[in-house]
Amino acid sequence: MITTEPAVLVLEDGRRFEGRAYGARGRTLGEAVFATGMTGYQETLTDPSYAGQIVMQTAPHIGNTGVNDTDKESAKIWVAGYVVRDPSRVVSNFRAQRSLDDDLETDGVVGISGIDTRAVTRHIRSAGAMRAGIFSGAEYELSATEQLGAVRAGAEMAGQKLSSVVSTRERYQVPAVGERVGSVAVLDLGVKTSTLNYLAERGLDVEVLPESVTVDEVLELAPDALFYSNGPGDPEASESHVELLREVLKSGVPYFGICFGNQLLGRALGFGTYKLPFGHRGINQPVLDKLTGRVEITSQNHGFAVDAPREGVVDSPAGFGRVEVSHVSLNDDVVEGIRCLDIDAFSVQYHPEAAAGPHDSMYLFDRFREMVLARRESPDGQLPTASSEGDHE
Ligand SMILES: NC(=O)CC[C@H](N)C(=O)O
Repeated sequence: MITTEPAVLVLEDGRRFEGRAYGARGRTLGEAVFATGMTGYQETLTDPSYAGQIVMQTAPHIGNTGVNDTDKESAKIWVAGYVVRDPSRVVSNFRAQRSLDDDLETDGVVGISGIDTRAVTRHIRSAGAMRAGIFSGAEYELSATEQLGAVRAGAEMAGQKLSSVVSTRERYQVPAVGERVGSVAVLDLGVKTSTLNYLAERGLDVEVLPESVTVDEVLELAPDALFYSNGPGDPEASESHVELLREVLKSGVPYFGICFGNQLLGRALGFGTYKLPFGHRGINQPVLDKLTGRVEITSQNHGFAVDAPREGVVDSPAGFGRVEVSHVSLNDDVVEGIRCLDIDAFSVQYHPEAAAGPHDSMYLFDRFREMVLARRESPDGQLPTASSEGDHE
C-alpha cells in the first residue's frame, strides 16, 4: 500500500533524502548503488548478486506491471533495500499476481519512495557507491546522528564474502532439454533461474552445487564442464572459489563464467580485481566483442572488475597459458570478458542470460555448448573452432 508515512535515506557522507515508507518498515543498511534499467525491476530485485546493496532505480515509475511468480530469478527479493521515485498506485498487467509493494513487504525488504533519484544518482556518480541506510517506522524517529552512526558502522562492500548467504544449501539438478550434449557443474554463487534454463536448453544436464563444495566433490562428479555464476560480494574475498577453479582448470574441464565467475577466472589466471567507482548496473551497457568486432547491448550488474591488459595476448601470471581480454566496455574500457587460448576457458563480466535485458549475448551459451562438444569429441584438448566463435544469433 502506498502511504504517506515518512522514511529517510541516509548516505555515509551525511547526506539525507526524505521520502515515504515503501515495502517493509524498519532499518536496512547496505551499499547504495543505482540501476538504469527502465524495465525488469522484478528480475533486478530477485538477482542474488544484489545481496547487501540498496538498489536505486533511475527509472522514475516503478511497479506499474506488478509482480508474478514466473519472472522471479530466484526464490526471493535479495536487495538490502530499494529506492524509487514514484511507485505505481495501480498495478496493470494481465500477468500481475501481486503488487511490488506486497512482495517487498513479504520478503521483509525496507524501501523508500518519493526520492529524487536523479539527484542521488548524480551524487553517487561523482562521489562513488557508498554505504547507506533506509529508516522508516520507529527507526525514522531516531536522531540524524544515530542514523548516520548506524550507517557508518555498517560493512563496506569491499572485502565482503556473501556467496554463502545466497548459495543453495543442497545440490539439485536441471535436466538437459532436447539432444544431450553433456553435463555441467554449476557453482551457485548467486545463480539466476534463466541461466540454468539456458544451459539446460543447450543440451546440458545441469548439476547445481553449493558454494562450499570441495574440489574432490566436483571431480568425483566428472562433469563435462564447469560454470561459475554471477553473485554478490568482493571477488578478492572468494579465495576458496579461486582455488577450486584453478584445480578444476588443471584437470582440463572446460569452463564458462559470468560476472562474478569472470572476476574469479581473472583471479585464478593470476590477475587482480578492483572496485569500480560506481559500477555498471542496467540493461543497455554497450560491449565490444573484440573477436568479431560486434557490439552487444548487455545486461550488467557489477561493482568490481578484472585488472588485465586490454590489448594483445598475454601470459597468464598463474601459468595457465595465453590469455586475452575478449570484450571491453565501450563506456569506460573496463574488461568485460576474458578468453584463454591454451585451455578451454572463457568468461564475461555481464549477464548473457539477459534477465532483464536484450538477448544480444545469447551466443555465449552456444559457444559454451560448442566448447563442451569439441572437448568430448577430442578429449586431448581441442579448442573451440573458429566457426563456433562467430556464431551470433
Ligand atoms: N553480478 C555479479 O556477479 C556481481 C559480481 C560482483 N559482486 C560485483 O559487484 O562486481
